[in-house]
Amino acid sequence: MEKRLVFIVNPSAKNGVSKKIWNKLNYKLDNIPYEVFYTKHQKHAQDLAHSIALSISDPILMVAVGGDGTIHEVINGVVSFQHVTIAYIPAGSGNDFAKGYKLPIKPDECLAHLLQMKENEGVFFDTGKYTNKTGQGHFVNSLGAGFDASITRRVNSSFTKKWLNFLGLGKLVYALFMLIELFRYRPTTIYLVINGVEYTFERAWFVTISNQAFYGGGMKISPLADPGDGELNITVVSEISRIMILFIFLSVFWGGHIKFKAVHLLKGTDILIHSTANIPVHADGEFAGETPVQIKVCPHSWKLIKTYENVKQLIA
Ligand SMILES: Nc1ncnc2c1ncn2[C@@H]1O[C@H](COP(=O)(O)OP(=O)(O)OP(=O)(O)O)[C@@H](O)[C@H]1O
Repeated sequence: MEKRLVFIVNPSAKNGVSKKIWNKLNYKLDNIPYEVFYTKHQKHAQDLAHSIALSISDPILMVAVGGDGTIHEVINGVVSFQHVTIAYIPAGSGNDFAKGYKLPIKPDECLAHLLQMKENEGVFFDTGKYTNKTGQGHFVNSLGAGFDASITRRVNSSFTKKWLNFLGLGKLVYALFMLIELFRYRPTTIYLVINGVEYTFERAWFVTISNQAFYGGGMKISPLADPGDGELNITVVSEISRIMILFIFLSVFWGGHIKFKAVHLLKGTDILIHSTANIPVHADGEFAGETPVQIKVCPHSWKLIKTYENVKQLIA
């Protein structure tokens, strides 16, 4: 049976650029049957995705159009629905999901790719499931606690992101807020319990739990993370001066930070993060409350459209 083609469009992503991208693309769907839903507020993409998955029992290709927040919400809505395959048209300021899952970035190429691969069987990937006082949810890119979540909280609640997006400089927003937070943030002791073993990190800046390599608009925080390996990759940065944090963040763009002594790399499937003072948490760049937070991997819990890379691997 042919898959139903459903688009979930966040018209507000990247200050409305997403809507413009969608308006250009839908002309190219002239003779192709599809349905489209527009998000109206936060978490709407998740509710829409969930109710579509419940109401349509035929196989669905569900395409998120927006930024990392939009794809995060859509996947949260359909985790464990075996008849839904996800595709994505990146139209946000960061687009870490597209990079991490090796999807095309340009809207025209994305559309051509998803139409070409529509009827192929998708590929299963993991999520990380987090639970804290605020609630629970899944992340597909990464979850962070501490300095990076503090940056995320400021970025998402500020008008600067809107202005920089307006000027076409949206990618700079994290760098700018990182500089501001660098002088404000106070490192804490972070405790991690990974698969039952406790680790203590004094004067820790942040811990990131990665499902795939990229975060924060193209930073390769966890170069070895593989979203289909059934494990989560952990990066902790501790006992380092404010100036050295800057060098670490510069080197994150090519993954060079892993050579620093202050950067600790671990792996696990079941992780508890707690700290002396409660610190902010983000999930895929969306604010997600504070520590303590429990994280468990959900292996192969959602399906992504086959990429050209998968096809190359099959041929090789
Ligand atoms: N109609 C809407 N109006 C305002 N906000 C919305 C609307 N629909 C969805 N949202 C919210 O917009 C937020 C930002 O979306 P998204 O992350 O996709 O775009 P972005 O911030 O431009 O991109 P990126 O995360 O890649 O930087 C999400 O938290 C989402 O819940």
